[in-house]
Amino acid sequence: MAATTVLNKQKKETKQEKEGLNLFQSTQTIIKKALDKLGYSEVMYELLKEPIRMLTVRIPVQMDDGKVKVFTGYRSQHNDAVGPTKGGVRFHPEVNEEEVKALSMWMSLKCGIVDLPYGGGKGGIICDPREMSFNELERLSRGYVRAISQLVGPTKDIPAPDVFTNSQIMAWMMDEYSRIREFDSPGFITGKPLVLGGSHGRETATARGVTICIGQAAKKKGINIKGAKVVVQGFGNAGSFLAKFMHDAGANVVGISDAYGALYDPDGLDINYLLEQRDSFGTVTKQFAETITNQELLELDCDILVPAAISNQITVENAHRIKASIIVEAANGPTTLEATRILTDRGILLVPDVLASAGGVTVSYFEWVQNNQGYYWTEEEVASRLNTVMVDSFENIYETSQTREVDMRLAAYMVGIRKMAEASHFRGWV
Ligand SMILES: NC(=O)C1=CN([C@@H]2O[C@H](COP(=O)(O)OP(=O)(O)OC[C@H]3O[C@@H](n4cnc5c(N)ncnc54)[C@H](O)[C@@H]3O)[C@@H](O)[C@H]2O)C=CC1
Ligand SMILES: O=C(O)CCC(=O)C(=O)O
Repeated sequence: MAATTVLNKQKKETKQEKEGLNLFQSTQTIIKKALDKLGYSEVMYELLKEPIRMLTVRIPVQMDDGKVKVFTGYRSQHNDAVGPTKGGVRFHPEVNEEEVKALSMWMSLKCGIVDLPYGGGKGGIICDPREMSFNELERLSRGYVRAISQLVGPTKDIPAPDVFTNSQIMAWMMDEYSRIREFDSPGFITGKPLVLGGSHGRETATARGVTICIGQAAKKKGINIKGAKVVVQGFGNAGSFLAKFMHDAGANVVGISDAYGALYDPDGLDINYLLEQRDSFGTVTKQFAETITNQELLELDCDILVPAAISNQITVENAHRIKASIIVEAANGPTTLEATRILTDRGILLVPDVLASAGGVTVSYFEWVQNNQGYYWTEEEVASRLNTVMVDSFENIYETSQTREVDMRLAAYMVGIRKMAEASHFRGWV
């Protein structure tokens, strides 16, 4: 490598570290702060700063043209002191080991915040499902399960949907696992179709949880949801249902986006029409001539901003220009640490990802409980239980942030890490 290239790489890394763009390192930084605030020793941090297990797999898949393509996949298990690990599987071209590790650590925090009997796990495959056929996706999904089957299971590690994965992919994965084990195993995975043991309300759960957090945050800020201007980045599972719920609650959804651009109308977008137009990957803007960029979207004039797409979207570059009074993170890791500090100093109420997006895993837990007992709940039962969990979790973290005089993210990490640290201690690990 030429000397200038090395120098440029070093400069880039230094900037990344400074800005906290490296998700894994910035997660470690906050975990350390949270454990220090809670009075835990250095050795507890040594245990919790990395996943306990990280599996990398190579998955050969026969493509439709007859050629074999080999994909790389990961499954990370952060900590299983509380119970089996739990978390989604992401299919995305930018999946990488560090990101999957960070995502599994966030799952631990989410499970701690909403008090589930799980630790955190996460998986991912480097691929672009938008460019693959239905049959290729099925072979890839089944190949991934064969590759990780020794490490996962209903009482070990329970996968679920995440970016660019859905209930059909969960169904293939469940079927493959059941074939390997030679018995029906609905509790192996959540986010399944209803007929295969899925739960009412799982598809909309992440958006419902975010909506509940928006309601609580709006009360704290004295903002009326009716007529409030809302901007949502991402129009997939989390973003599209959220836009719909906000629209139905009387809010004015003025901006939405997908991976290809954003739509803006100061008078409010026709969300029901956009929902009909979006494809299964949450793409809708390609059909419109007049679009703005994702970066412009984030800086629009609004009361409530919801990043619901990918990580590192709000950084030092744009944090000063954000106009919203409330930011609720539906996506995992959309705001860097430095940007969190800027936004908090500016008096913006930021509801962190590990709290705001925990509705998804909460209803996944409900699904797993229903699979284990073989008795299924109504949509109303699921919604009511989710509401109680999310309201209590929000209030707990808000209260912690006020009494301990820390920002909402650090408060959420303190609440989220405590149970895992205690369980690790009682097991005699540290
Ligand atoms: N689905 C779930 O239950 C949960 C999802 N999340 C998080 O919410 C976020 C969105 O996930 P889903 O809605 O499930 O995914 P999805 O795959 O259904 O939708 C993703 C959306 O993000 C957009 N997108 C992709 N790349 C982008 C880019 N570079 N710039 C702007 N937009 C881009 C896509 O076009 C699509 O509209 C992710 O961060 C995910 O980890 C968090 C908790 C649970
Ligand atoms: O539903 C689940 O188990 C996990 C959802 C997930 O991956 C997430 O919250 O990031």
